[in-house]
Amino acid sequence: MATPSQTPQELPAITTQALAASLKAQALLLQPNPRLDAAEANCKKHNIPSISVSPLQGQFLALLCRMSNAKSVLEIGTLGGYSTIWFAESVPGVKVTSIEFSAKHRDIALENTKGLENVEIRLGKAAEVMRELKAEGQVYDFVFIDANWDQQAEYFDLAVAMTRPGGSVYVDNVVRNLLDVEEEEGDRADWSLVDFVKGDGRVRATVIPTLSTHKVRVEEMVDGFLLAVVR
Ligand SMILES: C[S@@+](CC[C@H](N)C(=O)[O-])C[C@H]1O[C@@H](n2cnc3c(N)ncnc32)[C@H](O)[C@@H]1O
Repeated sequence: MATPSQTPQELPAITTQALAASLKAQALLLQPNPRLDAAEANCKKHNIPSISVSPLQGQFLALLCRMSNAKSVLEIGTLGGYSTIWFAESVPGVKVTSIEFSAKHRDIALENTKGLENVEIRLGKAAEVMRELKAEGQVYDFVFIDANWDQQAEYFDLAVAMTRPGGSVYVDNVVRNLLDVEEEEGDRADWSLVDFVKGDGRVRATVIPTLSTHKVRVEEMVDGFLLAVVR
């Protein structure tokens, strides 16, 4: 997660104003959280990439879990455990399972979530671990997909199969993925997730565009997530 002081230059005025207002609102709305601050500092110390959710997004995810009284959360992509902490502290009694394939990231996440008895981090490739969890009969109230854009549709398919009726699947960076087209001739936007969800009668879904307060590059600030509720 980049710090707000790194706000990009050369933004349209309305965007700069929106960011300033959002950062002010963030300072007013978010409570201090020493564990999150320590996790962020530890990630920085160990050169973990600044690609975690922003504080306001973490709060939003936690509120979604609170609104749905989620007791079981599955996260795809742990990194240093920043979003994992938001989930772990979202609802009394919630249990969080997070999947990460980098041993280094997993180790830092274990440090950052130490003492949180409701967090389990599984090391491995997301699709393989998801199949293991499915075979174990695990069922989730909320699934957060935040890794490996190339397999968003596959993760979504598995996630829906493991989510209870009325539960939700949240896929991050969906709009960024749609915009991530190289200049090369023939390169096309990857609509595979949206195409898959369009034909998936198990869910009702929406895509919400977002403007991140915590990205350094202008093109990374404009993003959006997909939220699906299982019928
Ligand atoms: C965007 S980061 C996750 C950020 C984290 N959710 C947060 O907000 O704090 C994506 C993470 O997914 C991991 N990852 C990427 N591909 C993966 C895969 N196929 N299986 C499991 N983890 C993967 C990366 O190593 C990285 O740590």
